[in-house]
Amino acid sequence: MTSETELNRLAEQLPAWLETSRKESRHGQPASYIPELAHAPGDALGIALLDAAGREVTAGDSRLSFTLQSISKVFTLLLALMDQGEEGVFRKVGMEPTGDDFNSMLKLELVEPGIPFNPLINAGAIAVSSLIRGATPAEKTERILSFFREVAGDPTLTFNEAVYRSEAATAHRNRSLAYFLKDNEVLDEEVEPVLDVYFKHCSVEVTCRHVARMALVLAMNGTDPLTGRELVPRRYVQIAKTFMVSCGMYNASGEFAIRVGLPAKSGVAGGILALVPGRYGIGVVGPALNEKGNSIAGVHLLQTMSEAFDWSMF
Ligand SMILES: NC(=O)CC[C@H](N)C(=O)O
Repeated sequence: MTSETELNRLAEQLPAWLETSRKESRHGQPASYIPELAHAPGDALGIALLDAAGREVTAGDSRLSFTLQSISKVFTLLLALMDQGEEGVFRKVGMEPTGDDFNSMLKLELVEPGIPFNPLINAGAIAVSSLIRGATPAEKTERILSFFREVAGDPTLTFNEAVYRSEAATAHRNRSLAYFLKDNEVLDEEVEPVLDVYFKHCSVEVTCRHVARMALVLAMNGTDPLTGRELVPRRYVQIAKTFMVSCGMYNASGEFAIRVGLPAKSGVAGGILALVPGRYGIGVVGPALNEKGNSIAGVHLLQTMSEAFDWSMF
């Protein structure tokens, strides 16, 4: 099936599929450990899908704003790889899934050396934030923002001040993780400035149309097909996509690989970035989360689409 035929079918079916998936929202709820996230509409569900020719299909609450949260970790990883190379990054974070919650500190003490298992759990992403080049935290944040803007194709992208403040004021667990990392000599810099960079990139505000564009760049191995510019070397995108398959949906990544079979990354604001390699970038938002911290309706919708069009990579 050509992309055009597939997209036409998708545009026809998506509204009905989305309404069926939306019903799943009642079995979950928005995250509340970052107080500002609890205000999100629990029954919202939106999706945008973009192909390499710039054709877009959207449905549901595709204009709802939300913060990237953990989705941002994929892009800070890419920037850190571009800044430090593979060796520089993998001195500070590992390559393996944990099987624990995304904010767990269990393995940091249990396993030697005490580096985070991978860059997509909180401890790993905090370590990655410290690897971004920049003389000051403000400079690091500015470089991250300009990279995100480039990949999302929107020079106005910025962070949501209220969500940033809310997380910064309540991030006791992330603070403990970061101090642990400092003690393990994973962080060379002071803890609070590194955390500030981390909270800010988690708070970047988007819609699922931005996320679809960011995903499309990954689907096309680092080149933005809409501008023809190579934004990230192919090798680094390969690394990021591999982490998305093994760790992108936290400790539900195995189940997601079986049920959906696409590289994806979720965030606690209810976003999911997913991609069909070589073909589509997809952004989904559904703030009600399941017990693993993934959008409950968003996962349901991606599964419906992947089954209908046989998208699984495996
Ligand atoms: N899973 C997530 O999206 C976590 C990101 C969030 N900013 C946190 O550190 O808790």
